[in-house]
Amino acid sequence: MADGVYIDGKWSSGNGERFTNRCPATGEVVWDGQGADASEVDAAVKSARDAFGHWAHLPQGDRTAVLERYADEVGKRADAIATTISRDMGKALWDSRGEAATIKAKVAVSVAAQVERAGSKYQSAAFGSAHLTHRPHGVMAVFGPFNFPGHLPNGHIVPALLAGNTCVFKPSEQAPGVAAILADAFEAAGLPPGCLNIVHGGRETGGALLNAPINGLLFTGSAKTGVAFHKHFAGRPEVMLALEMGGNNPLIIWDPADVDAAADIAAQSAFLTTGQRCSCARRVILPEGAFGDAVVDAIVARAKKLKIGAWDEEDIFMGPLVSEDAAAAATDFQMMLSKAGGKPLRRLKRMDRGGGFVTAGVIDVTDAHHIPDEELFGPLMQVIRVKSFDEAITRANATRYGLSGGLVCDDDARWVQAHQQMRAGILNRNRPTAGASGAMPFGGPGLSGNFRPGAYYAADYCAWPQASQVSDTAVRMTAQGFPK
Ligand SMILES: NC(=O)c1ccc[n+]([C@@H]2O[C@H](COP(=O)([O-])OP(=O)(O)OC[C@H]3O[C@@H](n4cnc5c(N)ncnc54)[C@H](O)[C@@H]3O)[C@@H](O)[C@H]2O)c1
Ligand SMILES: O=CCC[C@H](NC(=O)CCC(=O)O)C(=O)O
Repeated sequence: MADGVYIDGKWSSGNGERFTNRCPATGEVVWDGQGADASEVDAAVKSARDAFGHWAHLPQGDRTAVLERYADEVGKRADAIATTISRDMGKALWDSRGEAATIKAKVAVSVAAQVERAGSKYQSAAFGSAHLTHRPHGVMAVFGPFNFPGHLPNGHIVPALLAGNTCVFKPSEQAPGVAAILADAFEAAGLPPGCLNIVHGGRETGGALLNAPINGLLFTGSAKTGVAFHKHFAGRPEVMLALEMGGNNPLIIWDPADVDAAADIAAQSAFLTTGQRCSCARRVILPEGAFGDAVVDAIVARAKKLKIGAWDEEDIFMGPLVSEDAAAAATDFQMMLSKAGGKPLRRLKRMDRGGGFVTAGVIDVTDAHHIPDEELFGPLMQVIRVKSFDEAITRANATRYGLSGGLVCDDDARWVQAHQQMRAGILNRNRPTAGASGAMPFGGPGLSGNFRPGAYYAADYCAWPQASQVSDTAVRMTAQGFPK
């Protein structure tokens, strides 16, 4: 049985609900334990509160040194991190290795961001000086998604700790394993006990954490959950909410010279990590006519040839979806699109090896009606054919989300137009929609978040600014009409 609760630097079995996680490729039980109940969640928050006073008041250099040692410790554990993530949620080992490398790299990026965006400034003034500094919020609850169960919570935890906050982390119940390795790396780096606490569990544990006395909620997950959390904290502006949510991301392909390059970019955008990246392209928009036909054919050819297998199989591009339920949801979504008038060009199918295995699908929804503006978190690309570039942009923007988007096109003028008019926080040209840089902000308008982008801008939501005018002695004030 795995331990479900990490408080004050000590692991214990929780008293909450028991849950099990199975490898979506093999069905093997990879995590089995009891999560945290409400009283354990409260104890975790209290531990973080007690640790806050000391941690927040350390000199910045001391906190940075701990985080830099953490980067080294994470590097030493990269293989274990990658293997654990792949077994937990199924992605290919090369993909999880990339995630492990990103967890380590997050520290240097966050240190730079902290200095640039949340550092201190001093200016002399006639009365003395003006100072700008930043203060941590306090105890931050961190909720992680299953698709990047290490990298994305780490992308909240590292900048939060750097800024002087302490954290209570609730990992995804669909990929819980990596949390213990991160905790071990933090311990080895010398993070004081209580600065990071972990409460495993599902909805009940998460609900208890929302109801605990926290100062901030740093959430990455679906829009459905994020919106519910936003409502939960309505009327409480004193709680920092950073919500990183999903997308219904468009990719426009407009007459580039290289059809194969366009198809590569589209297939990678839609099928990377089995379509389980928030930045994956869900809708690919192309012109009517022979050029568009050629690109669609080339995309379908790639979808047929993608190598799919278990995370440790040689040379695979994608693993299974995270669960059998996710695979069923993907086929249901495809069926709904077909009923609405979509024409499957290559069906997303459950594979006969069971688990979460599905093939990559492509469906033309140009003539379909009432297609919901929803994110299907899986390898299903919707193709939309249009008459003009203006129509392509209109269709691209026909979503309540705004996370990522792209244009594949050699024409500079079209890029200028798309860059001005497409509403997406991550907007690329001739590059996949997924695979964003941590050295840039990550987030977008609409249902994709609450305008608190993460990655390089995470420093902004981890601290509040304090501006001071300072005069060393009290001097008499003068003003017109003011008594002398
Ligand atoms: N914008 C981003 O940076 C980003 C990055 C990765 C994933 N995502 C999005 O995350 C989603 C996939 O992740 P997921 O399926 O794990 O998301 P999810 O919303 O189902 O779960 C996220 C976390 O919230 C918890 N949770 C969910 N419902 C809850 C409830 N009612 N009460 C308390 N806790 C609850 C889960 O246990 C998990 O820890 C996709 O929509 C994807 O687009 C966004
Ligand atoms: O699934 C969603 C995240 C996908 C990933 N984005 C990032 O890693 C953002 C950068 C960061 O947080 O450091 C991607 O775009 O593939």
